Amino acid sequence: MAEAGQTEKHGFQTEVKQLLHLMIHSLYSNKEIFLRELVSNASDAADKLRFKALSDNSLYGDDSELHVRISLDKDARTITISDNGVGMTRDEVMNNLGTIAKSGTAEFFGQLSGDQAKDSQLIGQFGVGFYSSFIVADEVTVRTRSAFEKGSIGVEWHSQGEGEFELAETEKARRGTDIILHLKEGEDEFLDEHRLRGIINKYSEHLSIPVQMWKAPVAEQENEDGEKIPAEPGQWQTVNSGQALWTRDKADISDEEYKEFYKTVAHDFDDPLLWSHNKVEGTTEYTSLLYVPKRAPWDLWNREQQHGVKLYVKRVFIMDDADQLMPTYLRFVKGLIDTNDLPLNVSREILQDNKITRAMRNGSTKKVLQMLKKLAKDDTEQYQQFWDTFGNVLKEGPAEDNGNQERIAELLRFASTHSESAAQTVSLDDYLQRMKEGQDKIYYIVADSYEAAKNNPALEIFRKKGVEVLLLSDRIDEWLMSHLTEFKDKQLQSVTRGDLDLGELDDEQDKEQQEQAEEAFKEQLKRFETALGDRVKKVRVTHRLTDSPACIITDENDMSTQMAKLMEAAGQQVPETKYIFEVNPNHPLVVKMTEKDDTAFNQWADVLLDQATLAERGSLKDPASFVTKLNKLMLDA
Ligand SMILES: Nc1ncnc2c1ncn2[C@@H]1O[C@H](COP(=O)(O)OP(=O)(O)OP(=O)(O)O)[C@@H](O)[C@H]1O
Repeated sequence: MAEAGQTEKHGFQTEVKQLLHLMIHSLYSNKEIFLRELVSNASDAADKLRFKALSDNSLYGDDSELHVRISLDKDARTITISDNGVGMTRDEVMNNLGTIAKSGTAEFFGQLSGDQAKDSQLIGQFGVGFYSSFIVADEVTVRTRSAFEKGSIGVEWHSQGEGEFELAETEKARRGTDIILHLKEGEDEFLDEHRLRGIINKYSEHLSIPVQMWKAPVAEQENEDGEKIPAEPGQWQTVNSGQALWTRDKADISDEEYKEFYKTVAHDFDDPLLWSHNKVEGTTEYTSLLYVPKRAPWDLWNREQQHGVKLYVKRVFIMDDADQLMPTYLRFVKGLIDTNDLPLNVSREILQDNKITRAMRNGSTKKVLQMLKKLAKDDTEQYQQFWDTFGNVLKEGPAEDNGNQERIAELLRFASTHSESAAQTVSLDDYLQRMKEGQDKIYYIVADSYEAAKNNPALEIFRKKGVEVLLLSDRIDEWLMSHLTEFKDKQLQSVTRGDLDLGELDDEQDKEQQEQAEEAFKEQLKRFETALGDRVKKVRVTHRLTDSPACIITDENDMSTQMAKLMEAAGQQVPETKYIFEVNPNHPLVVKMTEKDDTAFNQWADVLLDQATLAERGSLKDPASFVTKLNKLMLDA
């Protein structure tokens, strides 16, 4: 522990060094954002204090007017951003300003390519926060004093952004934080009061806290006519209106204002893709301002990732990351919900299982789904961009949110045999519109890859009859389809599962032919049963194959291949599934093998089963034996 006056040196965590280096180089063209980051940190600190003071008013001391103040010293070339918010203890300074505590940081740095344009995008998604000071400053001093630590006098943190920082105890008269930036050579534009005011106004207009700039005193002057203009004392002038954006009337807010506000709440560099601002009246009254970002945050796949919706009660910030307010499958949504109906001292525990929270969550979820539906209708291209970015998260929806299943399903996009492209552009409504006469099911296949799905032999009959099949190959798809069993009264049916019942797609003649084929092949089926024994659940004549000799199918109630693979990958014990083996009696290979003696027939049957397994599962338990058997057959041929 440092004693007063004593300075300790500490090294930055490696990731901080990397971040600093990258940021300074790749964010330079966007350098004024450091002001947005620091002002929004200061405003957050004030919000946190206001919240804590709800239960302990003494925290304000004699200083209850919360504010952010910015001042300039042209001679010293410094900008100071001060707040009288929560401040930080020594440990908090060590953690917050010396390390990056976000989980998955190492993975994030692993993604960086060294290409500045790409990396600056990624860094934007990561969030640079306080460290962005070093884009314009060659020296940063932070003086802070915690509102909560009795008897503390304050901590001073100082760094030149080059690998280490210094820490010392310091006498700071009041709680809160001062950030003093010493500007680099060439950054004089920020010393221009007028310019600085313009930027700060832009970033703070919609914050509910007053943001003030110091106006230097003006001495008494004389004008040209010899009249005296009285001296003006130095004073703090409020730069923003201090009215929270979301409390204003929708009609009076410009798109620009919505976009700027988004950047501050979401800490994003980019404009949002779309937003929805609603004042809800009725049993539960609240205002929501919800945004869908353009780009995915770097940790989108982490389901524990912080949610982006903040909770306010009576315009007082209560908490970030209020995960009760938005379902997990909409975790990419940013913004806030403000209500008068919850008590100011609401805790996470109270939020859980609370009628008001539930009403706000349901309402906001519907709003988000509605705005996405509208986008899909109005702007296919932008919707596609949304889908390509967040589609896989939305696919978690049908499992998580049964009540909105149909609304979510309308938003899903798939690859399909109709487009013959891996791009996921086909909606279930598109599919319904193209259904053949007599078709009463939506057919799909789930496989490891788009190619494996597209080339699976089980699609042959569908191709022949011109029936569209959705081609699914994302990891989440099996999970999705196990929960999404119906859409607008049409059942969703996997083409590699259960009995193939094409309903009225098969005409009388088809059915008759099938029955005849089955009857004629009865004896041969028995030979297959003997040859394959308990390696298969059942052997039967196929209706789905036209060009392949055989395939394997999962029985209706067994676990599908993809689900079994997912569970295996997650380290779970999966019971071994036996497949139904389907043979195509018309295929030349099958015709030929029926003429063989039992020994040869058995060998052929073995190889056919392995082949079919390979086409469905993508791998074999014992590939070496398969190769041996195949080589033997080739030699015999
Ligand atoms: N003015 C301040 N007063 C009190 N604490 C602060 C202040 N500025 C920063 N902090 C603390 O330091 C932490 C790190 O700040 P930083 O700006 O680097 O990241 P962040 O704001 O948490 O996230 P983001 O990357 O989204 O900006 C904050 O979470 C906060 O706890």
